[in-house]
Amino acid sequence: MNETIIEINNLKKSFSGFKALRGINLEVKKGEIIGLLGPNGAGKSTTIRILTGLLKADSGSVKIMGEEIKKGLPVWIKEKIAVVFEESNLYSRLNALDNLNLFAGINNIESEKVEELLLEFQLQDSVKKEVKTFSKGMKKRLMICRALLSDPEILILDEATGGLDPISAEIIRKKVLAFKRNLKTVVLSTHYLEEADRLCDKVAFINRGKVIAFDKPSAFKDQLSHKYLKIKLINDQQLSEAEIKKYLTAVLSEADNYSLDSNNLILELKISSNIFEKAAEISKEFKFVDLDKIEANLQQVFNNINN
Ligand SMILES: Nc1ncnc2c1ncn2[C@@H]1O[C@H](COP(=O)(O)OP(=O)(O)OP(=O)(O)O)[C@@H](O)[C@H]1O
Repeated sequence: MNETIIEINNLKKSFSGFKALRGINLEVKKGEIIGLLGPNGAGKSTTIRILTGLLKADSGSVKIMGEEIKKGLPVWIKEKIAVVFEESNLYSRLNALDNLNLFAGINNIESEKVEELLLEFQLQDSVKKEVKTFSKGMKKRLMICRALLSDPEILILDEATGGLDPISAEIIRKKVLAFKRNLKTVVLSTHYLEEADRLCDKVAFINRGKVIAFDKPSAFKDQLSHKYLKIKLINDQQLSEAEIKKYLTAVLSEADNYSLDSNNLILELKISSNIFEKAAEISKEFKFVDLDKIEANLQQVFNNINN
């Protein structure tokens, strides 16, 4: 599991003077699922395009399976990498089966493999339908089937579940996990933090062309979980929402949060030197119910990093 399969060092890329990548570093081990997270325009797709040989970097290096990539991917590496971009690469006037058979025929892949994949991605009832009649989720499932036909070692997915129906997204997520179980490697970009949390061994937060943090989702969450305290209170004096807001705005700092549901008030206080004074102050006004260390999710981690 410790073998490095992808190594990206100080990758830089500009478009007409605009610095899209400002020194991306990333190390991916065999058998890992790595998530690239970041806001729109962060540089995730550009990184993927360089990694898959579609775009040339201005400087920096990419090594795949030990080989430094210079001009495009060498054939032996192309055979081991499959990539699925956001845009469809299917023939819309052909049916699903013909789309896969065409690719299988060119690459000497047995037709059993086609049938197997269509079944695994739950497309078996739509094989004779023209792809142009497919939903976005069905198209994406078929694109991944096509990518997996060649039995790659590395699967690269650029926003594979973005905007898909929940059933298609779930089929894809389960297949990604199954792919990893065969000791294969996945690099995926996503906007869904919950998805990254569930699938990825490590996530790279990318912002403005740089990896600003790279670690296991649990490590990020552990860091945060010590930083917040969740306090449950009851609005027993029946203060109005406006009064509560006015009161809390005066007491809480910008990093704190609160929510009010009927008369239940939940505070999330960033742990700082005056947290207990703050909590005691608030408890004068509201009835104290419970105190908990907050369960951070990746969304909070992301907000925290971006702040
Ligand atoms: N061919 C291009 N020409 C000019 N600018 C480009 C080109 N490709 C990407 N960019 C710019 O580079 C930056 C990074 O784009 P990129 O597509 O890598 O971001 P991203 O993180 O994948 O965003 P998203 O989540 O929206 O897909 C953006 O500002 C984008 O407009």
